Amino acid sequence: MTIQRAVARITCRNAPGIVACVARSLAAAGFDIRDSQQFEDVESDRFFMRVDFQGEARSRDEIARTLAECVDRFDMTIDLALRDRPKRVLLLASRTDHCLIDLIHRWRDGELVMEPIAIVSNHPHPGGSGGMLHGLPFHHLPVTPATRDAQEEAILHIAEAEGADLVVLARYMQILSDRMAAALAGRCINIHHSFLPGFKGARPYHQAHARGVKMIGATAHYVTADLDEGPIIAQDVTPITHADDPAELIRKGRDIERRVLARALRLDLEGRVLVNGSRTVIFQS
Ligand SMILES: Nc1nc2c(c(=O)[nH]1)N[C@@H](CN(C=O)c1ccc(C(=O)N[C@@H](CCC(=O)O)C(=O)O)cc1)CN2
Repeated sequence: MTIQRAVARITCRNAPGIVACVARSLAAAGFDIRDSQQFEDVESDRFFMRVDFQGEARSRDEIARTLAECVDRFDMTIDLALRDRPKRVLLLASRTDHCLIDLIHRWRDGELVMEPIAIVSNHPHPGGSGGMLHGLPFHHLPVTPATRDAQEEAILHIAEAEGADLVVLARYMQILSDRMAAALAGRCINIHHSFLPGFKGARPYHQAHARGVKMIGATAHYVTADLDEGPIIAQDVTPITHADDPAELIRKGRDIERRVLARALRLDLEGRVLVNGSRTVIFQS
């Protein structure tokens, strides 16, 4: 008998009996709940739940039907992810590639369970000849203000053709149009090199240096049309001193960017992030 493992992310209006309904339905279908976490947001009267469960292999639709009664009763929104179907991820980067390379290393090491499908950059990358980079298909798509729409169309075409579940902006330094942000809504993660909401936009380390702050940080968030305003998934900081010039802040910042983006991506890939309006609910491991 083949065991299948799945994760259900559930959101609905808060009401008594939601957890009992889900647990009863899964148990009745012979599923074993490995982990379950839930949160009630009193402010929005919304309920959020992540259930990790396993049982005899069945089709995705069969598993979905198991929870149909709860879906109808509580008007749930459910996202069902099967463990043996990792997310297909499109990686975007610009000139600096420390975050890109870090994600690929963590994937090769098995830390990030995903299926990277291609790398896109608006800059040529050393080693990116012959259409491959780091062993993945590589697309060099330069862009100017005049060619942005066509370039974005090319990126969306790759995403759709390759069946991308997620797009990661691994220091991709182009502002996505409203149309592009809408097309990738809820499935595009960006790493911003500051502790948001401080120092939005370009050159945040220079902004931080000019302000004389004593901590710098990085923020991973889902991308929305509004620059650096999307729901935050992960953040981290590190202390700095008066002696750190912008170049030193850029150097110290790289490590934070790498670990924050990797953490945010792992949380998303494991179905541990639920969007709650302009915020997120994170069910940690
Ligand atoms: N619609 C959005 N697009 C992007 C977001 C976002 O939150 N919403 N995040 C950025 C990444 N980013 C900061 O994290 C960022 C990228 C680019 C710029 C910027 O000013 N770019 C200039 C061009 C710079 C260049 O060519 O090097 C521009 O686009 O005119 C600021 C912040 C990714 N996109």
